[in-house]
Amino acid sequence: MLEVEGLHSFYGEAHVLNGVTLHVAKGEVVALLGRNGMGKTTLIRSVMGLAPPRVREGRVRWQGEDLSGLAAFEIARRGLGYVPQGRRLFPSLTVTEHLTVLKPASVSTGWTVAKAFEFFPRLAERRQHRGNQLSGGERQMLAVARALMTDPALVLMDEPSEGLAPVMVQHLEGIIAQLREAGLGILLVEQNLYSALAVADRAYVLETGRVVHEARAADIAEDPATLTRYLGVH
Ligand SMILES: Nc1ncnc2c1ncn2[C@@H]1O[C@H](COP(=O)(O)OP(=O)(O)OP(=O)(O)O)[C@@H](O)[C@H]1O
Repeated sequence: MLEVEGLHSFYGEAHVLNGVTLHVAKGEVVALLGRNGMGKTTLIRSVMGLAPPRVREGRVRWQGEDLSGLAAFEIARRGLGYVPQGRRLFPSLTVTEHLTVLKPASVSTGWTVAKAFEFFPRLAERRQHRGNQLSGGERQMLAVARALMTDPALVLMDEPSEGLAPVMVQHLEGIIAQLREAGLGILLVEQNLYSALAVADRAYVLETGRVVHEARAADIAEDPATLTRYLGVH
């Protein structure tokens, strides 16, 4: 469904992605692992058509179509959702407003506000609260709910568990599992290795802008040598 082929991305002259090739199949949860600064966020932004960085070589194909040169909103319209690192919510908008900005309440197909509230009951309780009145976990749920409002077939999530209490991380894992059951594909960037491996089908390890390892998530979890070598986990 998503195919990234030999992608090279730059910030100015800094060559950050060095020919990344990976794919995500329909309905698959794929984790993108790697230490700080290895290029995970850069890859997600490159796929979503967000600048910076600048893609100078390689291709992103989505459902057979080459996305090169498309603006971010055109890419989003084709069914790619994005949960940015740090949530990026509007402090003064309410929960409901965050959702209706992307899809008017009158639309009754796909992910509606009502369906989002059914899926995230906590957000329903907080519907009139503003972005700056929500807890970290509620903010993350809202960032995920907002990404769903465009009815994506694949959601790219950049470190969704960052800054969350362990109980919220578990809750998030449950949400990802439910989305997968609903048929959504997910490309998940995670610092929280064990959380990523708990929900992913497959994982790639990125090191200095290159994929250096690919495996089924279950195999990586039982492969301490790889964890130590690439991820600095003991
Ligand atoms: N806007 C930018 N301008 C210049 N260099 C950048 C910019 N954003 C990231 N970089 C550099 O690109 C490299 C890859 O960063 P990136 O954020 O993609 O890594 P990451 O694997 O997502 O790490 P992290 O977990 O810290 O976000 C790093 O060396 C970083 O300093």
